[in-house]
Amino acid sequence: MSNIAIDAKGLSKSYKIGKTKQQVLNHVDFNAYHGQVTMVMGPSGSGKSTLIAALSGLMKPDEGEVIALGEDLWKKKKAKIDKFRLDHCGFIFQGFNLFPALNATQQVEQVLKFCKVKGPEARQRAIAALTEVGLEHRLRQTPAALSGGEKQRVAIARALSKNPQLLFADEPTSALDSVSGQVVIKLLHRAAKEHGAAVICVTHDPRLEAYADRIIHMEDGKILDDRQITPLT
Ligand SMILES: Nc1ncnc2c1ncn2[C@@H]1O[C@H](COP(=O)(O)OP(=O)(O)OP(=O)(O)O)[C@@H](O)[C@H]1O
Repeated sequence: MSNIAIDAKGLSKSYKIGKTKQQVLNHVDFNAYHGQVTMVMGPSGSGKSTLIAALSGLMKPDEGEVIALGEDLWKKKKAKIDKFRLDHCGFIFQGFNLFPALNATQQVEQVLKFCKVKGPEARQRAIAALTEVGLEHRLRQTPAALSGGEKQRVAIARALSKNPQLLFADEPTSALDSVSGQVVIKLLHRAAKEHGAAVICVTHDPRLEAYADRIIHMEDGKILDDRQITPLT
């Protein structure tokens, strides 16, 4: 039986804008498994990014609990949540979030150094991660010299180099052409299948559905539909 990686119950979150309160998550139950790509789809404003933020320790929900890798995430102190994220979570965003002055190898090395991996090993692992995403010929390029697809591959190498058990991707392909988008989603798929990560991917892009093990549809802060495509083993 596949192992559960994250199990959230009763997540609610609302934002106050002036006197109006907008409920963005409305008692959401959510789970995801190791080795599977779980896609979260739905219209703009339906709460997908807020859900990811609550699941990954970036934003505290008003109500509900998140059991991540067997630990009650929101019961931890802030410093411990930050440490959990550093140790176990990888993030890939639409805007790549690369440092303009660093070359591809340094982008990955820097994160590994935050994780206390020593210099030579960090260098070795950075090169291995960049090779895994097919960028062994771009190791010394800064973001300005990379295409959008290559930048996203650097971001994926950076996320994968930590060997995270939870990989969160928020619209990872929306700034990319379709060929680069395919490369990116195949890499996320491989992270699940070969590294056993639980990949949770928010997307509007219907072309990605072909790579999903499970598709969850959100609307107005609720899960409307939850389809398991690949049977759990
Ligand atoms: N920090 C905030 N303060 C106030 N409102 C917010 C905040 N963050 C998100 N919202 C609002 O919450 C709603 C849900 O936002 P969220 O980003 O979770 O949706 P989404 O489904 O990811 O949308 P998109 O696909 O456009 O990224 C939106 O109406 C948004 O404007």
